[in-house]
Amino acid sequence: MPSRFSDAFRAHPQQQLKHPDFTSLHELPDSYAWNQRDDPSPETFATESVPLVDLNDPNALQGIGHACKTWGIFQVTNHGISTSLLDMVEHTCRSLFSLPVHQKLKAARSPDGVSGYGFARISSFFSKLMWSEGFTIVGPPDEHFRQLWPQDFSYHCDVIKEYKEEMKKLAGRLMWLMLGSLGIIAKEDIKWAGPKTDFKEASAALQLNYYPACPDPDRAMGLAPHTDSTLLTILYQNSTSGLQVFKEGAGWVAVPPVPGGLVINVGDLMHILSNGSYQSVLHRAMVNRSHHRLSSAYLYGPPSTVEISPHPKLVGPTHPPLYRPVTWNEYLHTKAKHFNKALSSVRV
Ligand SMILES: C=C1C[C@]23C[C@H]1CC[C@H]2[C@@]12CCC[C@@](C)(C(=O)O1)[C@H]2[C@@H]3C(=O)O
Ligand SMILES: O=C(O)CCC(=O)C(=O)O
Ligand SMILES: [Fe+2]
Repeated sequence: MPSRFSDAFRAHPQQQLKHPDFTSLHELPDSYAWNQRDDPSPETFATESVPLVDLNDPNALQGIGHACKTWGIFQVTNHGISTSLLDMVEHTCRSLFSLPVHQKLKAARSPDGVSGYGFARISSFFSKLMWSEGFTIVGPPDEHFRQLWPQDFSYHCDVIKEYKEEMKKLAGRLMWLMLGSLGIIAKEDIKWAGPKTDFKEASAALQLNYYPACPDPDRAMGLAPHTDSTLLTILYQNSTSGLQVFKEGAGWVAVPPVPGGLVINVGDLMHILSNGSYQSVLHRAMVNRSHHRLSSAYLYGPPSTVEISPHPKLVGPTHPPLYRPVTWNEYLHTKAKHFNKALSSVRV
């Protein structure tokens, strides 16, 4: 099924890289050995940690605003997504990535496509390979899931559909909390939120990530440093740590899994919408010697035709707009071409 994002990638087809069977590799091949990983000094971990916000706390709005300004990332608890649903998603991920390689390749992402199995899109910007596998879902997963699991595809489709619905509701709630903290509170302030202010027309992609256990984790990279091209991203990580974020002055800081918690990232489009008040966070995923790791990222953005620009309430004589208006599609196109220079290329 053609997706709304496919236009963005057609002009920048991704080179087809052959996925190895990670379980058969007992040493790190040179193509996976990253020489300059820019590792944190050990003391970095102790001094600062990513804010944790309880969504039932009456001060959640202030906590979120502060976290978005200083970190561009925070974790949430009491978010309303049931543990049983998160367990089901984890089970679907596990079942998907433990299929034999030839089976997963039946649902391979096409070079100019968005959905399917393969390396992360950003792979093409790095000379070394990443120690991970990914599965991107945009729109209904049915066609690809039928190729993966001819027998049980409908169970897995139902899990993913329910997860996407729940994530969409949570993302809408987080949008109002993040915007509210900037004084954007009235429903007229964001027209595309729709008559029910539920952001019904929002678009999203679901990225499932699998990081196999790695014989030489200190030289490998699970997912290279990047910012997400979203308004916000909701990340679920299983109990194995690996996510790190870059904080000015502190370096790379680990984001340890919090039981029942979800990680919320500020994406590039939110940085634009907030006229630079909120930071989109640079993050990466590391790998582990003995444990594999799973994560699922719900990448959330505006409807395809909506232009995102610095919000008028945040623009004035002393605060000129820092970015020109851009649609999500256009921005993904720019990202596919310029990667980490995408934001500066839309600066006015
Ligand atoms: C809607 C999106 C957002 C995408 C592209 C497209 C589908 C897959 C997303 C990711 C997921 C993994 C990291 C990233 C950097 C990547 O390589 O693919 C993301 C990218 C972006 O945030 O730019
Ligand atoms: O696996 C992780 O912790 C990070 C995943 C991520 O950044 C992404 O999918 O965009
Ligand atoms: Fe990411």
